[in-house]
Amino acid sequence: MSDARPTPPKDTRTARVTGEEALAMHAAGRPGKLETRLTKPLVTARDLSLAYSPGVAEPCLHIHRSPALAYDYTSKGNFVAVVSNGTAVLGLGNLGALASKPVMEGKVALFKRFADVDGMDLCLDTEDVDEFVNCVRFLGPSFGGINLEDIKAPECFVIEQRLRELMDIPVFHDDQHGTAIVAAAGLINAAHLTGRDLATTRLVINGAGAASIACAELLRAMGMRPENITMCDTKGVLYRGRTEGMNQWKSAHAVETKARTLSQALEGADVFFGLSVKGALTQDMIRAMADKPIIFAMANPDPEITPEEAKQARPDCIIATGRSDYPNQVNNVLGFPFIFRGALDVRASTINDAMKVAAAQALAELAREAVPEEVARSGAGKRLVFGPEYIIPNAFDPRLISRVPVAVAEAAVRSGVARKPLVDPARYARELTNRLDVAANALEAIHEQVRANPRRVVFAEGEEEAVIRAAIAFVNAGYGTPILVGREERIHATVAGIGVRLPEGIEVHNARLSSSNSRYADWLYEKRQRDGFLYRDIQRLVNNDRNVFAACMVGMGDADALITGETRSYSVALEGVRMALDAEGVLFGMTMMIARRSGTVLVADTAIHERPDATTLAAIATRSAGVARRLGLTPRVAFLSFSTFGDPKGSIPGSIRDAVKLLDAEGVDFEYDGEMGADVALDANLRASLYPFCRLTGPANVLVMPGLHAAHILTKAVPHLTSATTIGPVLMGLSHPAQIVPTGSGVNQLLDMAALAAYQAISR
Ligand SMILES: NC(=O)C1=CN([C@@H]2O[C@H](COP(=O)(O)OP(=O)(O)OC[C@H]3O[C@@H](n4cnc5c(N)ncnc54)[C@H](OP(=O)(O)O)[C@@H]3O)[C@@H](O)[C@H]2O)C=CC1
Ligand SMILES: CC(=O)C(=O)O
Ligand SMILES: [Mg+2]
Repeated sequence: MSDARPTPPKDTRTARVTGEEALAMHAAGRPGKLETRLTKPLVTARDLSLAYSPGVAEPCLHIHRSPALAYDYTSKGNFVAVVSNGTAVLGLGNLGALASKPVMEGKVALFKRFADVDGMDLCLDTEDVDEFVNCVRFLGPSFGGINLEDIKAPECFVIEQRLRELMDIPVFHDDQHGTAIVAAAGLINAAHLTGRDLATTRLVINGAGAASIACAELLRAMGMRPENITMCDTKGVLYRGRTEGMNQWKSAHAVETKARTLSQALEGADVFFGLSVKGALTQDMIRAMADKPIIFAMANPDPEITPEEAKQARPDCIIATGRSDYPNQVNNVLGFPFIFRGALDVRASTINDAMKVAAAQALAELAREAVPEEVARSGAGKRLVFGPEYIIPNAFDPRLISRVPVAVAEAAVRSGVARKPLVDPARYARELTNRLDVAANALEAIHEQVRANPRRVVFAEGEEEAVIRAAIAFVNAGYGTPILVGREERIHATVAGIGVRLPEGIEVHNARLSSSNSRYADWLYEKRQRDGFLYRDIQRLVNNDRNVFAACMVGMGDADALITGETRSYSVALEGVRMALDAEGVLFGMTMMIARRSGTVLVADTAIHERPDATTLAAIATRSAGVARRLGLTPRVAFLSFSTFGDPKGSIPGSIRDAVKLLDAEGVDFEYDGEMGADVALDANLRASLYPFCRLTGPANVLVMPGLHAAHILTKAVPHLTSATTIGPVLMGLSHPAQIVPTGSGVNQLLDMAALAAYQAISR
């Protein structure tokens, strides 16, 4: 008998977060994930008179006379309530209304992020069906739709049915129908890949609650035979004649079978759907399933079986989970944002079966299409090819926003529940695409690429708490190996002080004691001996200046990229880095501004050139346009100035005009123009009316700054004055990737910049 232990299952997750990180994220800044944003100015007394008394009386009276005008004068048409009583919070059970709030805020955030639907979480502190229904039924005037969430079965069935009868807006229990739609889409594709026909496929569902019953019903409607669907709950199989723990919804799915346990039901089964709890499925159970079994372990936050365990027991399986950190995320996030988007846009009175089936088919078809470049990049070109590891689109797929809502809206029109026509579906699809910020999506794609191609990144200020936390997050996210530069005892003391554990995979290098020092000093001396440095100067720098040491590591190939700046001023950090790393072409900084209203805008140079000359401006424009393209944007470059096309006059516009002429002479393949003010650059209407000759065909998405003065003022003011997120400056143009964060940056900023540095190392 072999005494070899079974090989531990390989961890196939793509990114991990710790509980501590999740808590820190929720507590940071304004607690929670939501705030209210005004869509109209409320600054002057006139604004107040228009928005409030007396002006507000006008829309009130108009709506009173003609209720449909509420869609024109209020937020109703784009506003969804996410309502829960917390009786089935994910797979965590009955946590109550208050503890469900993070999930509900999260659902509102997902509505906004993926489909530009506004929302509000409403956590109702009652388990009484009548109280719940009465609370929600009168909310109709405020909302365009009601998304019910995490309400346990069987109460959820009654609540949804009654609210659908009482309200004239869509009422949709996401855990039922959102889950069923996404799971059905995944199953269509998994069945296709394994050569199965749904009509003869045998499915076992573990769980007989909200999500399970809805899945069974939708799959029956799509052609699965009722007798081929066996459902189990905490008491085992739902067989005909069972009385314990039953209700009318379960009874409708009880089948004639000898199986009494999940294990027995799974013998020879083709498909397993887990909508129950963590760990409910064992390796032995899936060993008894048919060839190429399909396993959707959808319990959240932890699946019924992990993909590692499933693959170990059944290498031939297709496995999906509800989590975003494994391939094949079968989660209703792929459904509810887009389904409501389509329903709201045609003012559907309900979300009916035709709309659900249309959504499932649109999702399934999308995964089978050739994956465009920007989507493939998010899987590093590996996973995102239709197959066992990619049966369902990724939540960040930018095509979702234009495909699923159109399918849903068309189905609403065809089935007669739309109250607004869909005149031009192709145009509607284009409008939908504009709702999404492609560059923000591309950032996620960048992080995915780093996960697929992990890199060694030096964290030069390795003794700092924020840096250590960022390094831990870096390793947990699967971005690669962080190398902390610092004294071991100091690093371990800081780690102990903050009460965390240094995970495996983090290296510590003490610059003073490193065995590489003489190698680095020789190499650096070779580079700098004619720049006024004696060998002993270089030795001292390598030993004492962590930025020089870290840059040598990268320059000599001992690491792929470096991150610094947390404790030293930008110029000091840059000086250390530049000792060892040369510029290749123009060196400059680029800041990404991710703004809700105008989408993502790239701003350059935000780090290096105080007064760039024409050649530098032209070079910055060309490199920035290339970055914009890689982020999925069609570059429109505006050279900014205080002056717009000669008004007022001054000296700076001269170099900008020369830069434009240089680009003209080069015949570059992107749009550019200048000089112009920021308002003219960003407002296409203003440009069209005053400067119709301007060559930009839309709002500028690359702003080339006339000097560091303006660049710093803009990028440092924006995060304080607006809700835009800024990332950067990202250093471009060094021979090897090195990033410098602004002094005192937080963990997330360090982590983002380290990931960008790693990405630069991949794409060099
Ligand atoms: N991936 C996704 O998109 C989604 C996943 N889910 C997940 O599905 C699960 C259920 O959610 P939901 O339907 O809303 O909740 P419900 O409370 O409505 O239903 C839970 C069901 O699970 C059953 N159950 C609990 N423990 C076990 C067990 N050990 N073995 C068998 N059955 C068990 C319960 O059985 P009994 O009836 O006997 O109490 C009940 O039927 C959760 O984990 C949730 O996270 C839900 C929605 C979406
Ligand atoms: C995803 C989800 O809605 C759930 O697990 O409840
Ligand atoms: Mg849910």
